[in-house]
Amino acid sequence: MAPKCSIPVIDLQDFPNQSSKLIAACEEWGCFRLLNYHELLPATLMSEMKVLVRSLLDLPEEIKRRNIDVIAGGGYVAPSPKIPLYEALGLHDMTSRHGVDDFCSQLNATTHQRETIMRYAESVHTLIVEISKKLAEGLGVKSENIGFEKWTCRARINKYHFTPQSVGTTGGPMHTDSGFLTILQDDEDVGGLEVMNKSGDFVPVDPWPGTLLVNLGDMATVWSNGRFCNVKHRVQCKEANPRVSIASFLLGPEEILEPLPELVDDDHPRVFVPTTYEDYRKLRFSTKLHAGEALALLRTPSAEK
Ligand SMILES: O=C(O)CCC(=O)C(=O)O
Ligand SMILES: [Fe+2]
Repeated sequence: MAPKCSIPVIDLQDFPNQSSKLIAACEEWGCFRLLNYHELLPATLMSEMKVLVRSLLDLPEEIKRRNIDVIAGGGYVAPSPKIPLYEALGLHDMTSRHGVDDFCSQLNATTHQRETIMRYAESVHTLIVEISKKLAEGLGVKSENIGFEKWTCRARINKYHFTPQSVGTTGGPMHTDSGFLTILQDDEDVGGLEVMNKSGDFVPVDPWPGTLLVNLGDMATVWSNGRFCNVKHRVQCKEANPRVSIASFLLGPEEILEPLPELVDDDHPRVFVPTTYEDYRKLRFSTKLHAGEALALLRTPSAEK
């Protein structure tokens, strides 16, 4: 039976019926639970990948440290005094053979593991592009001209080392995702993820096996000319069991991203200046503004009035 779910739920097999519900979810919440996507990302592949990433996280630390940053903060993150429960591995450019090969060589992955990662990356990419097209269509924009297929995609494997002593503390600090869209394969059993609603309250996103969480990031707010919400979220320790999640990010185009011209008119002036994902990411890192506040620095002078 489906658990109680406070955030919107979208059925991928029920389009175009769900189109207005999808747009409302993006405007009100900036996230939703996705159902019925298994044609594109089979449940068996998801569980195979989960087993695989758990084994990668169990590797000795000196091997995990070989997973170096390609972009700032993009590689292995060891537990630190500031974020002691959190550990992560990063797969930069998951849709290129080269990206997957580098990641696998760093971590001594077997041929079978490499093939599983490739299949997972391809399937998640197809799915994330499909959802992005539904967003464009929901806004009345022709999705073929956007070229989502070519946008950069990366993945992060997250582990939260929850213990009896850590219950009640924060495992992953509040942030927004910097990119366009995130597909999160969360832990099947261990909860703790919370998203912020429009009133500023955190709402738990409890595990719901067989579904995915989709989050909108800062680039989606720029692209939609401020219509879509970049959801703030965090991970709290609620129980003394380790939690593992896989986040796949569609970041944005390599070139400039700007508000969709179709959403800009006299009544809706352009809210953000054009940017590239790379430049925006650098801005977030240099200002240490990780919860969407850096978007204020991209606002056009007319939007300030
Ligand atoms: O582990 C989770 O549930 C959330 C992970 C997350 O927010 C991220 O990787 O950006
Ligand atoms: Fe996130």
